[in-house]
Amino acid sequence: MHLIETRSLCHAYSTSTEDALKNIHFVADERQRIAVLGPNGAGKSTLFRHFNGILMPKSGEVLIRGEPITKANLAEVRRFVGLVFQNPDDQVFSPTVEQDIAFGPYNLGLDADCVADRVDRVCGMLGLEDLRSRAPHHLSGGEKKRVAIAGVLAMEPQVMVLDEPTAGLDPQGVKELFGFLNDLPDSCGVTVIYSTHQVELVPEMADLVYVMEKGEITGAGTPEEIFLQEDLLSRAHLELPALPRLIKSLRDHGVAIDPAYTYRDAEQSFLKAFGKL
Ligand SMILES: Nc1ncnc2c1ncn2[C@@H]1O[C@H](COP(=O)(O)OP(=O)(O)OP(=O)(O)O)[C@@H](O)[C@H]1O
Repeated sequence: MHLIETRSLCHAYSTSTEDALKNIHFVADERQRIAVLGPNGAGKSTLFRHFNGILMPKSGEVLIRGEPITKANLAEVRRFVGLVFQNPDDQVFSPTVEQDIAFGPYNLGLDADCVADRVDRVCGMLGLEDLRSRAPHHLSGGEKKRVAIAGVLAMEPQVMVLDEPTAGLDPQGVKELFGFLNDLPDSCGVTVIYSTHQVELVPEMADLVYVMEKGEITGAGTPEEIFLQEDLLSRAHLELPALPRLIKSLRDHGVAIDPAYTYRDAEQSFLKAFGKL
């Protein structure tokens, strides 16, 4: 049984004649890191909003642990699948950071000690200790984003879905956030699904990649499988990340160097090509 599975999922917004999602088959399993790539308007956010019942299908099915989403299990589904919106202003609204993070756990009916424990823990995990008593609407965009993520994480979902989590973050913020998300499957047993326009991060931080275009899934596979498909990438306005692009160019010029996608593998390939291994 999959944690999340969509079968022939179609979505139509009432204001549009064209379906925003067309026949989507998507699967997420335990402890996976899944990247969803695609140009603006491809349908990534629309798909994510089906994972916890914010949107309902025009046709097809969304199964959470094998069960369709119904009114009766909606609260349970939202506890299981936590969604971090693209814009933290849609998510962060309490007078203080601490209260904002506590809001979700309180709504789950947890007692005050348990809520306080969870708030302490996620503040530590996301480096928010110094911001705990601040008003969220006075924080920077990147700080607000961390608060939004902390609020969802404090509900201890099994699946974290993040819509462009690095948008608006500085390079250090991107590095820290992706380091944190990368660890979640091992440290907390959580499955992480995210959309991003930063392909450079994908080989380091995805087991599985879905490519979307005009409401359809046009590719699915490991980063290596996806980045080998030049047509798929160019149709979805995606570039090959810099390291594999450089290695491909060297190979096209006849240099004997092994293909590589991650920094570590590329380092090994270069050392080997230069006879240093
Ligand atoms: N509330 C809405 N009402 C009508 N159409 C919508 C609504 N939200 C999104 N759409 C349309 O649905 C399509 C998919 O949009 P969606 O936001 O899911 O794309 P996306 O891949 O997340 O894009 P981006 O990378 O820009 O965030 C687009 O054509 C968009 O204009």
